Amino acid sequence: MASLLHPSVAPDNSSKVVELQTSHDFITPSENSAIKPTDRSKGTQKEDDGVFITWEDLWVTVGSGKNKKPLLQNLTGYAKPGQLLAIMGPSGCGKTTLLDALAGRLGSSMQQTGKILINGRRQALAYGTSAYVTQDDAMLSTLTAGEALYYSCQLQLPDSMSMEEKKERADSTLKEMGLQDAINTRIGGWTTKGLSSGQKRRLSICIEIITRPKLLFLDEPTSGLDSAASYYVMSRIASLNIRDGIQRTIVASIHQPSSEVFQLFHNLCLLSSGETVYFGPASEANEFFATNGFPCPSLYNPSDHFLKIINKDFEQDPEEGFGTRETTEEAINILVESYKSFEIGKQIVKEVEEISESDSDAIAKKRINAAFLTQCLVLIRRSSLHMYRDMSNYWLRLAVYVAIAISLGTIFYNVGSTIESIQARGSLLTFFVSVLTFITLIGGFPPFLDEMKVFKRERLNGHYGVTAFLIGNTLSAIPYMLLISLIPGGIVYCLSGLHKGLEHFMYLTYVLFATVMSVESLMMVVGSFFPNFIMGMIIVGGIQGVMILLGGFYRLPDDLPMPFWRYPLYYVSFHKYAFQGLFKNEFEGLSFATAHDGDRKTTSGREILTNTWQVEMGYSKWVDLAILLGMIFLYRLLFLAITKTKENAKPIVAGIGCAPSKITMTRRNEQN
Ligand SMILES: Nc1ncnc2c1ncn2[C@@H]1O[C@H](COP(=O)(O)OP(=O)(O)OP(=O)(O)O)[C@@H](O)[C@H]1O
Repeated sequence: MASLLHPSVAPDNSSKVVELQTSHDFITPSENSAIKPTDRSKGTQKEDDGVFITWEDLWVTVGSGKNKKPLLQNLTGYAKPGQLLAIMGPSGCGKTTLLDALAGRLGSSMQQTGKILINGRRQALAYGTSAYVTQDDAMLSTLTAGEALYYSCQLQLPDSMSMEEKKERADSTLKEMGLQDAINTRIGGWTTKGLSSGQKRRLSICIEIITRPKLLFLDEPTSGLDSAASYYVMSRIASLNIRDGIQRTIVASIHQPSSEVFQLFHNLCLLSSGETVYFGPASEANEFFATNGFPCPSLYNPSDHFLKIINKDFEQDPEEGFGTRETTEEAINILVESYKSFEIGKQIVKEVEEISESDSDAIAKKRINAAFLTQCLVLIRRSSLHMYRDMSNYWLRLAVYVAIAISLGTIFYNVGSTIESIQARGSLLTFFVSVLTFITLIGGFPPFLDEMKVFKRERLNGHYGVTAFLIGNTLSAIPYMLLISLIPGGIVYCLSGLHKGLEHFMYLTYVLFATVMSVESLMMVVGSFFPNFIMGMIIVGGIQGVMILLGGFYRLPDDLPMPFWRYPLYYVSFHKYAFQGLFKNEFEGLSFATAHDGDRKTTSGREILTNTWQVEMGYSKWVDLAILLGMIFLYRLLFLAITKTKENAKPIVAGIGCAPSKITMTRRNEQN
């Protein structure tokens, strides 16, 4: 087959483009296409060959019954080491869906059938076997570009590499992506402006290519970039293909490549409404369109031409048209049908079958990251720095807590030890705890969700484990939690004249600390199910409201209706232990002046605890505190278990979904 390249896309090495003779001869325009399919005869594939990924009869659908909608239809293709596969098509055609399916990251609302094989085997990708630069650049907004990449290097690169080597790798990668001038610029977020969207995009790419992954997916790596920057970014990505003598497999979706960028692609997958319009060597696409009656006008960017022909969201202007008779719909049908019967289409199927049938033992291995302890330490440092710089999290909360503490301290100023002070002390303590827990939710949930987005991205790309994240998050938060408990606690304690003594003050601080920490831990559990701001707030807010109600102050324990509210919910509420611990801390050891039949007499704090507040006196206040701390531990353990279970269940569910589609099975039966 002759190579009919448009002059504007003819690569410098176009003379190397030879005729396509066998199923193995998919020639690429770049020197990077060092891999020869003939090297890969059946069963001889070695680990060093890199990662071959094939997909066959791939369908992705959403909905069910009458509302079932196909997003990808009967796709077949492959990506090979040493090659860059570009996925192109109009907006909404299914590029991200295809990347997600290949990377094993389809959402739970989508059903997938067909066969996706890694080196000829079914294998769950994710968590370090591949890297994926997604469209959303979730990063910690307070870090600078340099810090984000240095921390990422320390997390992802093995301990055997020295710090100098890691820094060198980070600096050179930043330079490659043209970010050397932005090294000290903060990433920025919704509160502060920082890197531009194009710079964020490039930083995301840096973070994923820093480990030189063998399989790299990129979803629109050039969005937000000007044409020159797009070219440089794509050429650096393409150059990864065979850097350091290792062949890498790169799959990228891209919207509008310039002619220069287009030349970098070895293979092209052109989609329209989830169907393959063309899959094959990028250099042959022009000929395919021309053969079917859609030649690219001279001096026209071929990728623009392809997209214009297959975009059916906007009807063609009649006078522009294709110069012929077809509507866009008809044009797509012609191309889709022609592709299936075209020689390239058949050869792709053959090629895929050959790769799939190889009985290789080479699985895509997880890369070696930094050791667990290093990861924990790096995450603690990174998270502490982020919390220190993020005004909207602990500092804003501290300011609000102080304002509330001053209000409470002045309203309950010097409560004294009369009979009235019994109610006043109870109200003061329970209100203080309740309001702190609610502000922790309102102030802490949005920053927590931002951190979860970063965690999710980094976790899926295998930067570190869930346990390391949990340890990093917990230990870095403790000093801030202590601070926001100590200062407001001190203000209330001094102004209101609560039970005197260092032990009593410290106990108040510990309980405040344990309560806000419990709320944060509860947020983690709920956030792992509902990573959505509104839903998470409503659910955690609702749970807290019920817990406060069951705490034993607004309704005394003996008055709680049996059995549901009293057992088990009363014992599940962490406010119960906070209220009871604080009451014991406050009333035990004090006595209050009460009047009885005109006589002045005193009532001991212990009597008040038993008779007025119905506190369980069988154990000390330290047990209440220990139960609160245990609850924090339990919630965090629950977060760990949920996240790990979800991670382990996903490949199993995907594996069930990935059963050969009916179409495949029918075809196989026919062949048999
Ligand atoms: N959960 C869903 N329910 C229904 N339709 C969906 C769902 N998710 C995606 N889609 C549809 O699937 C199609 C493919 O979406 P996808 O994000 O893969 O497109 P894309 O080619 O990457 O688009 P873009 O270039 O604009 O990013 C779109 O038409 C989209 O509306």
